[in-house]
Amino acid sequence: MAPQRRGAPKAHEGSGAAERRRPSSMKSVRAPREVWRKWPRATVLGACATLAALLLWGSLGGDDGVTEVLAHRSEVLPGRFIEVPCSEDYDNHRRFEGCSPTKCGRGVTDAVITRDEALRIRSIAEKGLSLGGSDGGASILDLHSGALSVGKHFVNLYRYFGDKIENIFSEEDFQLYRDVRQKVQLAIAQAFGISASLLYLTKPTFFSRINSTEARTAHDEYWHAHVDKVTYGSFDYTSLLYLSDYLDDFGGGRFVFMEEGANKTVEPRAGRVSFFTSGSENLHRVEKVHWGTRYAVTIAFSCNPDHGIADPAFT
Ligand SMILES: O=C(O)CCC(=O)C(=O)O
Ligand SMILES: [Fe+2]
Repeated sequence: MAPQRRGAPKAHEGSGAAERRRPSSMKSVRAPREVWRKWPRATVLGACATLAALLLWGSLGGDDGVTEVLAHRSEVLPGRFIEVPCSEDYDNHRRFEGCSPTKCGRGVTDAVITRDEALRIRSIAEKGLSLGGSDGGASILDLHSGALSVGKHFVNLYRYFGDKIENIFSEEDFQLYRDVRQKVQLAIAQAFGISASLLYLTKPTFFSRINSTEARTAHDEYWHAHVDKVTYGSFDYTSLLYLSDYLDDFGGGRFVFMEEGANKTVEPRAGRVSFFTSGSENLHRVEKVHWGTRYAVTIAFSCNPDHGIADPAFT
């Protein structure tokens, strides 16, 4: 299901992280009727009905009709991969032999990045984001371009701090970031049967910090369904490294692959890597965060070397 787009938020300087576009008609996904039939009529009355509604609300996340969990927060997944037919999105772009998706799908693994690495990466995000932050619920930090949410806008950290940036981030921070990127790249290449050397890190690759503060600008509206290849153009393979734990650190905020009949959710946990081909076979959204703070990194890869970006480094 391809999203229809309208009123794209303006991209912020130096990064397309806020280039998500809003679908004009998002199909509302409801709980299957069978769920309702299971409840005897009597329970629809009085206190039992209230309890049933609360239970249903809780099990569905209270947001939409999610029906299946692809990766539960409490399981430690060595790796789970689901193949799905590729959409035609890739046909509208130049193809790169041995890299452009011919096998499409989505995978989740808790075995590529350790919890400790995730928490150390998160402290880099916390450090950077503490220098700014959106007035609304969604802030980004892009260590490649330097883009950082501040108020209703973005600043370029590197321009703003100049050489003093070395007092904020260390060489170890950047080294860890590079190592993590490399491991994720290898995991993607392996899952899709391609050579990691044909994958190029692309923009926007960025940290996100989401809380329940009301959105102030379109940049804060992270919850709309979208297709990364449509939204970001250069993406062929998207990955997300989660840096905090669903239901321990925040509520809501699950990742949802949107499908006819049965959406599939990924419940974030620190160190969990979710990756997928970026075309409309993987239409997705993030549920609104209801409480707490959710940290993640979106790490994107392109098959087109012209769209490649360098790792962050002190110049
Ligand atoms: O943070 C997430 O789980 C998903 C973010 C996303 O969809 C994106 O950056 O395009
Ligand atoms: Fe996305």
